[in-house]
Amino acid sequence: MVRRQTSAFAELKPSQLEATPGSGASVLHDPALNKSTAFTDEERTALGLDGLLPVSVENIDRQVARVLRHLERKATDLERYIYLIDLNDRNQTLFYKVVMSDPVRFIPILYDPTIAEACTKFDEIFRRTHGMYVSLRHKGRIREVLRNWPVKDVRFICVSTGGRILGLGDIGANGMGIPIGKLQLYTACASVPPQCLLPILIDIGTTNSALRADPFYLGLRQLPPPDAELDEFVDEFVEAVQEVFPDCCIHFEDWKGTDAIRMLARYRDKVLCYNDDIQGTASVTLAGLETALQILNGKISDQRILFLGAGSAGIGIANLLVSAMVKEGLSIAEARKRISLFDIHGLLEPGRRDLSPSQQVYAHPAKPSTDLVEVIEAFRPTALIGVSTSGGAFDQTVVDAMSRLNKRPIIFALSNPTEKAECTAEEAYRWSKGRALYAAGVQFPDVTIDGETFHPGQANNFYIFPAVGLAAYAARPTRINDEVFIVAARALADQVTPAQRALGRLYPSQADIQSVEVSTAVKVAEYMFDSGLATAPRPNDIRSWIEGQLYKPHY
Ligand SMILES: NC(=O)C1=CN([C@@H]2O[C@H](COP(=O)(O)OP(=O)(O)OC[C@H]3O[C@@H](n4cnc5c(N)ncnc54)[C@H](O)[C@@H]3O)[C@@H](O)[C@H]2O)C=CC1
Ligand SMILES: CC(=O)C(=O)O
Ligand SMILES: [Mg+2]
Repeated sequence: MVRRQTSAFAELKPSQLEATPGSGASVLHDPALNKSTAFTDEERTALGLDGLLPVSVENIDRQVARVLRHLERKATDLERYIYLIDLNDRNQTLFYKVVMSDPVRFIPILYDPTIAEACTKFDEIFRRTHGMYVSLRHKGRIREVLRNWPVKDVRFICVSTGGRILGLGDIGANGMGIPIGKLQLYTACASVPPQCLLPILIDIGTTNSALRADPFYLGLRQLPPPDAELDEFVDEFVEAVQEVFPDCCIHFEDWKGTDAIRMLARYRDKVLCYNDDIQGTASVTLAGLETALQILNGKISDQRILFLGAGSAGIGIANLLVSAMVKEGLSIAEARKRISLFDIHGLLEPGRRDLSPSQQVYAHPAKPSTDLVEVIEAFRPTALIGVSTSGGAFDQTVVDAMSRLNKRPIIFALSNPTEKAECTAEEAYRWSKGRALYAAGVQFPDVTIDGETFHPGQANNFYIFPAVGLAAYAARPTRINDEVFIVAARALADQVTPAQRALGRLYPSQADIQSVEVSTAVKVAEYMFDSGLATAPRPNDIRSWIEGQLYKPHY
């Protein structure tokens, strides 16, 4: 075996290893160490690799070119996804070099929307295990289980139960694709070092009876436990994380909506954690609204905002918008009156008996209605935000109603993946006669109508969570509060240039995603220092200090 000179194996470079006879193959099979054909002649001799590789010594650019050629020959994005995950298992540096070389091309393959198909077929395309599965069977010994992870300095865990994956509903253990993909974006978009990232699927069973009956399904074949039992289990998980990985931030992702809201309320003041669907989504939505309002010369506190969907994303966005309006001088009560929500059972109003406390505060006196157009006409929203999982719910009557009421209606169709979007970019622009300021959870292509081209935005939390992750990686805050997400939203909106706004673009270019996320992280880290959340010593120059900590995909 190749001798490890330190316990932090994942952080080693090949030059720090000592070879013993016959040991080179283990380096080639370790994705964190493998350089494959890029091992130099000296390294090959030193590591016992002579004869194990073809004679050519290649640089990483030649390796990237070969990967791109392989990818071109794949017929579908799912095949490209499988290939890239496999590449990550062989050579992590090359994987990140490829995906970071062209984020516009690779984000939709590693993440939304391809990841939706990858999750749906997770059990079928399963090859090699990634991250950890903490199941109900581990109750009472979660600490011991977490200690099986080979890296000790874990800084971020992205954890899901699979209870609400994108707009796909409960897909149980198949949801593991999401923690894996989200953490890959920490690195691909914000250069957070990959070795400190740990995806976890908490396997509590699934309500999805088709999956429970599927012979390939890999998770527990049982119904999830009652809330009290789940909470006890998650308490044990969170305590175990504090003990085994004391510097770790827990990123909650894609839990069933009610679980998501309950868990965030339970842990936000006790441990370093955040919920991306609640807080990250709210931040990217606020950023898009702020850009739209710069285009319209408006203020957030003057808007009336209607949501289709009142789950974890809807309530999370509503709450952050209230905070933003309060900053502009409204009282909390005044701000809440500017927001209304409509869910699967219709308008949220005081007569509803099924509302949670977090929904009740938005149940304003109004005529009960299950007709979205009727509610639009009564509430007269300036912005309509879809977080309903209901593809096509913004039909022409809805967009017409918004367009009758507003010179430039703001329409965000945030549900994922593509087929769950409440309306497509093409529909929004065509039905509004090119007047809509539109964004969606996925990136729709530009739309040309009568010779005029429109540029839809992608209001997806990946503009936010990698930046918050990078700021937390560097500044080591004790907590992540809502203000972090307001600061991140403002930093993101500020990076949309006047020229981009003139074209109706609501977000910065994804081609620049790495520098955009670093700039957002700088602002967030500054806030963490200013507010006393940070525990790292404050550097003189926060930007160059953060830039010095970025992961770089080279050998
Ligand atoms: N673009 C982005 O960055 C993000 C998008 N999302 C998307 O938002 C959607 C919702 O996510 P969560 O709020 O976490 O889910 P959730 O399950 O907590 O809430 C869904 C809400 O939609 C409502 N709903 C369902 N069907 C409806 C219908 N036909 N008409 C009206 N309302 C309906 C439900 O009553 C519930 O209030 C998902 O599709 C998810 O992909 C979520 C987070 C981030
Ligand atoms: C983007 C995301 O987090 C979601 O759709 O759940
Ligand atoms: Mg999510």
